[in-house]
Amino acid sequence: MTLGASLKLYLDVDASVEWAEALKETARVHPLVISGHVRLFVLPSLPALSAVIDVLADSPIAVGAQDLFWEDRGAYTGGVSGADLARLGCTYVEVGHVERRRIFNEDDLTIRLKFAAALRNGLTPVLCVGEAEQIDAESAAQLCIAQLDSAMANTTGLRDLVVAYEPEWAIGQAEPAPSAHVVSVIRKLRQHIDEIGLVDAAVVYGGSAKPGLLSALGNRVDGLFLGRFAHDPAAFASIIDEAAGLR
Ligand SMILES: O=C(CO)COP(=O)(O)O
Repeated sequence: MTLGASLKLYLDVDASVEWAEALKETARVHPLVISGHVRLFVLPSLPALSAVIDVLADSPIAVGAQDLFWEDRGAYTGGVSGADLARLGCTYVEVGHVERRRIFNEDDLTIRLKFAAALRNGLTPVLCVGEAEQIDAESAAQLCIAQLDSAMANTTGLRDLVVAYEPEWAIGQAEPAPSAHVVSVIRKLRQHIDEIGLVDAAVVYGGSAKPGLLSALGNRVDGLFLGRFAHDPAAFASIIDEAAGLR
């Protein structure tokens, strides 16, 4: 099982550190985290990265960034180099979140270039895909597959990948997307991912994911990508317990 959380821009640096310390304690005493059966990664905001990496240095919780630039060096004011993220100790990087698409005007080409930059720097991409409007699962899956294929066009050297199915209409809501819809889209995504030979990729669900969801989805997903409902470390801990219960 893979459980990840992005703090987006919700927590400031001090709150991110405090949160990471609480998570570290949860992980320290959880046998399935220690044994590697539940893999955990967290994506703090950029200014909090170094401090969170320090906190989690001797824990099994991996750290990543929420974004990177597609070039590693040069005249790119404000850009964030994947090489520097790796050097800091990041092992994951998120690519293609719908908030990046909508608010920061990222398009399919941007996402493809960033995906390649992640791989070039040995970072595991957390590739977000998902439909904008609530539509049937078959159509949603086709859109997700097209986004995935576009991001991965001409990709070489892929070692590890997390695909986060995040329907836009379910992000920032009180409840996640209906489980039947999630299971159905993820089944089709999984089938495609297997067909293109990425059998080791984890396909997780994100979008108002919270305690109780993983138990409802069962082993039909490879995990969750959490947002707001991970801010409470106790909620995160209870989701780890759910992952353990599914084994
Ligand atoms: O976008 C998400 C994770 O990347 C989900 O965020 P929420 O769980 O806060 O809706």
